[in-house]
Amino acid sequence: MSEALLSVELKNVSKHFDDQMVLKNIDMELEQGQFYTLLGPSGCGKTTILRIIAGFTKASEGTVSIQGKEVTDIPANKRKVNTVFQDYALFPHMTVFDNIAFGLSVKKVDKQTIKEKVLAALKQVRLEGYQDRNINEMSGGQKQRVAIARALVNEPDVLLLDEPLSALDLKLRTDMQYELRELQKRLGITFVFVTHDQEEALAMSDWIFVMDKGEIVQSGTPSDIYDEPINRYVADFIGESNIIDATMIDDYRVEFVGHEFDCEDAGIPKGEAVEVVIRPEDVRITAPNQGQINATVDTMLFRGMFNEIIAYDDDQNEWMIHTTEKVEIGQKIGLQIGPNEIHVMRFNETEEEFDARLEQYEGDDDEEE
Ligand SMILES: Nc1ncnc2c1ncn2[C@@H]1O[C@H](COP(=O)(O)OP(=O)(O)OP(=O)(O)O)[C@@H](O)[C@H]1O
Repeated sequence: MSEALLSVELKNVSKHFDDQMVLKNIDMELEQGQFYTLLGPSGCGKTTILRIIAGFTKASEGTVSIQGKEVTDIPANKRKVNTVFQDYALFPHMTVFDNIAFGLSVKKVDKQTIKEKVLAALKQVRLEGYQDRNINEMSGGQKQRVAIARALVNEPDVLLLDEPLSALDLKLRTDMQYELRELQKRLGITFVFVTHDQEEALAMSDWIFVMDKGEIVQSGTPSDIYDEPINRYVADFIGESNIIDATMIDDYRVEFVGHEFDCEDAGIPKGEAVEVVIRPEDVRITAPNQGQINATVDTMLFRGMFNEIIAYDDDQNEWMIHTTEKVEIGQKIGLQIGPNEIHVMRFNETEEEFDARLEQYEGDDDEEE
């Protein structure tokens, strides 16, 4: 594999505002042309990372490099990075053309070049012919695309997007998710996208950084993070899950709710208290006594694609199950969980320790670097 230049690299970046530490030792290596997402709850530091990459905020410690060149002390307007903001920050009294042309006009680019670049940017976001419209005449989704065109017209190496879909209604938001993903692949620009919506992150990203209180807790492909969350925080944040106290019996053997189960986790000391995460769609319903656990159906909600069932086992542990099967309230059922549906999480395992253990015991089935 060739050693490609990193698009963005943050080394040991920390940030404090007065005595409040908002980012702690952030290391990120972003490859060219990938779709990256910073995911985490409000206030965890996502926007601050974007602002540090863009050059609007200076890191208290650490370095930032873009396309292999350190830019820690280079001002924002000298970086080949553009940002699409949550509220788009468009000028409402100006036309679409003037909005997109604004940055180039300030840089005193000649009129003909501006025209060519603006029309090309409009084409990239599929808004050909809209240049003379007033911004006020554009729909939410169209404004969104104008904001993206305004960023693209500068031909950035990296596009930063700070919750760009949050102002849109659900249907439009889903459409724009497809559109943004397709645009990113077509242009081959590195995207760094910020959201607190885990479904959006899973659907759009090549790689996700899950953040909590100014730190990266876990990073990986959407399926890595969904299937193998490092801890309860990530498991809970990324989708619905059953999280249960358990004890490691041996390699590939774990005990919970009074039963022993085969699992795919190893390298954890025998007898260690752990937690297991089991996704609701991974619990199979059987006839009573045909599964590993017996339970009674408490509630059932129709969710369109599946039914969401809450059942209680004989020890009153709660189970969430997503299934296409229909059951009755009060019905006795069995629950069957396969070894590869059980994911063991240790308390206080660092991401390095976690990755090393997965590699050693489960084989690394990720794509080669
Ligand atoms: N200029 C500033 N001065 C002081 N504190 C700040 C400043 N900017 C951000 N913070 C604080 O830094 C922390 C991280 O903020 P940041 O905006 O990066 O979080 P976020 O994850 O993007 O949140 P949200 O999703 O709500 O935008 C917050 O506690 C915030 O109050």
